[in-house]
Amino acid sequence: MPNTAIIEVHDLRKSYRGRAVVDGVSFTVREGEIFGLLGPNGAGKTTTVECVEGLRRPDGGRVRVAGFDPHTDREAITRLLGAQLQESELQPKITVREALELHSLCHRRPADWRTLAERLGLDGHLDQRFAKLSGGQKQRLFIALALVGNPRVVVLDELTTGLDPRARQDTWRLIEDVRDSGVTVLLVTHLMAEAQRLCDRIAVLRDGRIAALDTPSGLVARSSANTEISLTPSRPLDPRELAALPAVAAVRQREGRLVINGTDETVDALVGLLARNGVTADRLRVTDVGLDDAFLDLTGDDAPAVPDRTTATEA
Ligand SMILES: Nc1ncnc2c1ncn2[C@@H]1O[C@H](COP(=O)(O)OP(=O)(O)OP(=O)(O)O)[C@@H](O)[C@H]1O
Repeated sequence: MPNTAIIEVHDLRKSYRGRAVVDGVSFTVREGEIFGLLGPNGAGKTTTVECVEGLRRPDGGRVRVAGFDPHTDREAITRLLGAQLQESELQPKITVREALELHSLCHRRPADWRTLAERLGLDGHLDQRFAKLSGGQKQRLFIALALVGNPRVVVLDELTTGLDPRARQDTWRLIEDVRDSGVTVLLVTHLMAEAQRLCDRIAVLRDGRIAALDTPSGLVARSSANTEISLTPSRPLDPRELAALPAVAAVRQREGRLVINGTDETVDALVGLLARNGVTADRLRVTDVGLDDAFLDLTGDDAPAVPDRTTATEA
């Protein structure tokens, strides 16, 4: 993957009625990657991408897309950047063909919309009206419309919300194809599985700030409890001794089953504790937690703000 920055966001700030909803956000998206913005409702994800798209004027900070200011260099941004907006709608009676034709007329060097329709599996639906399309077909159309201007960057906001698992999987494959064709993807998502599957790197937003920026596996690894140990001990263990294990984050006991969240260090110490007490462990399982747990850990009330570990150039 080339290491060239295509989107640069530095100290971005935006307030609504005196309330800071984006509060000093900085990140860089490299050309050719899928970069995710992940965060709870109201964290400032959409506001951030709208500033990148030039749809909102930042109160402070600097945003550049391939060196252009999205707010002032409108012509360049229209050429460079395609966007699928959250909760997009089209005229109910417009057909797929009409929508693609119309949007391609808005661009100076459009992609061949017929090829695009074929690539996105819409060629069998060209005469279908927008209102009659399924959720998955609508999303494919929005992706096609975002790509019809031959952009170098595409912004996808809550792309698969409301889709069934099958349509979601299909859409994910499409996004990977888009990335493989050389287009950089900035993806806003709530879905951990989506972020984990698609994103090369993820910025976790919380209260308008970046709580963490890393690869999906890096986020999981930096979570304070990235390992879950579950077992049925041959006899109960002292809860105080369990709570005192190194790097332990949580201990739960239910119906004789013990579940401990911690790290590899916790596993080693637990093995020692069992041996010292002459306790055997039935059905012992040690599993890596996923991004879900890491996300909760990073966006929870006690979560510290952590700088980006994937590049030394970002603030
Ligand atoms: N035009 C606006 N006027 C006033 N407040 C706004 C406006 N747009 C967004 N907000 C507020 O700014 C905050 C951040 O909103 P934003 O849509 O950026 O968050 P988000 O992370 O994308 O949330 P969601 O996941 O729910 O879409 C929210 O509290 C929202 O209510």
